Amino acid sequence: MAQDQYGPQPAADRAGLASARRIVVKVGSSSLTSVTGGISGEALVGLADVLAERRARGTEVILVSSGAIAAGLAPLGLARRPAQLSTQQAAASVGQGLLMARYSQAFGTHGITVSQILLTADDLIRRSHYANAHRAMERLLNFGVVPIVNENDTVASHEIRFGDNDRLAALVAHLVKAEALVLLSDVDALYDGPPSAGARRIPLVASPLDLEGVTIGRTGKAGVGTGGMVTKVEAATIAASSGIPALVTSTANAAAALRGDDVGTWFTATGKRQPIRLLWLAHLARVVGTLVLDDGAVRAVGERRRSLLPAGVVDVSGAFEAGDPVQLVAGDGTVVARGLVNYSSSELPRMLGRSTHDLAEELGVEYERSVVHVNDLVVLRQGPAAS
Ligand SMILES: Nc1ncnc2c1ncn2[C@@H]1O[C@H](COP(=O)(O)OP(=O)(O)O)[C@@H](O)[C@H]1O
Ligand SMILES: N[C@@H](CCC(=O)OP(=O)(O)O)C(=O)O
Repeated sequence: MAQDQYGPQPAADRAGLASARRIVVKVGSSSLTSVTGGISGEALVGLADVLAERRARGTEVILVSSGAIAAGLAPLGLARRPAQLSTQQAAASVGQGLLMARYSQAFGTHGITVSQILLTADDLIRRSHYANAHRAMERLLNFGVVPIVNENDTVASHEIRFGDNDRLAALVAHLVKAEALVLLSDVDALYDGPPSAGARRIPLVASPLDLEGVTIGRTGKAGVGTGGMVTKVEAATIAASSGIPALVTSTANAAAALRGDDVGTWFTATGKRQPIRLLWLAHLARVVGTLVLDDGAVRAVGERRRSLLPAGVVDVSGAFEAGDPVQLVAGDGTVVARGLVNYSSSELPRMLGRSTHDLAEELGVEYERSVVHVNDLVVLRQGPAAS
């Protein structure tokens, strides 16, 4: 269904999920697979039935599905999820095909065609790749197809890997301007501590303050999941901070969730849409260097939202190239911002404390640019610097 002239509106609350016209649904390995049994046909068909029914009623559905690595273990004679990247890649390469075959069949019984989209972080962060992925996705949705997305595990190296599909799903929701993101797992909601007797469901997260005092753990069952609740909360927060509300619940609750019932944990949209590059920089990028700022530069960057100039930098550490993500810290070590740096770590030291005018005269006009341009900066809530 085409978006109307006003574009998609984020769902205001859970009930809005019932009428949302474009949603991204992410399902985790723990719901679909087990280490020993591979793909659970029952769980996969159950989910496909719910999503196909919704698609048939006109909602555009994009499914982000994990499970490739887990599905590939048994065929390769592996008894557990391997730690080695190349073995994970091999398992994903085998398992992804098996997973897609099952989805094709399950959606096919409802007359719905599915497609496979394998993405790396680069495909969503680089402008030209992003536009390309966006075009392909829109075309598929026009055709009434349910695109099924996974990380391209077979080619993703440690450096460019998301490693969890929760955060990938948040960026996909941004890519397609979804009205909501639904994260399905083996646990029915976020609890105020690792789920056990006595832990209480958190029905609503309206701001990051609602997460204070909540113990959020890694994966519960030894086995197939990767990020646990940590990456789900991160993903929901990334989506919400960019204007897309998110619901965290179990795969068993998928039908109830899409009806708008009071299940799971709802993350209210807290911010406005922003460039995906800045979302990545704020939440996902691994910083490879640190620039220490003097007090004037801290105020200019943190409060007055200016570009960072060489005159305000007092120290540099780390090894980086121009274009890499770095953190900007105050003299006391608190992180002020993250940004994409315009110079390499070999160029910067001789520029510190100098005016751009002097640098241009001495070294040439290419040295007149800022160290980090304001458009490549995200100011953060202050916290301790990453080591
Ligand atoms: N505060 C919490 N609330 C809910 N679940 C939690 C919490 N802390 C840790 N978990 C664990 O996170 C697990 C879900 O993560 P994971 O296994 O990675 O799922 P998936 O494979 O579906 O992505 C749950 O099984 C649960 O035990
Ligand atoms: N891309 C990997 C899944 C990684 C992942 O995020 O797993 P999960 O925590 O189960 O959602 C795979 O298909 O096996």
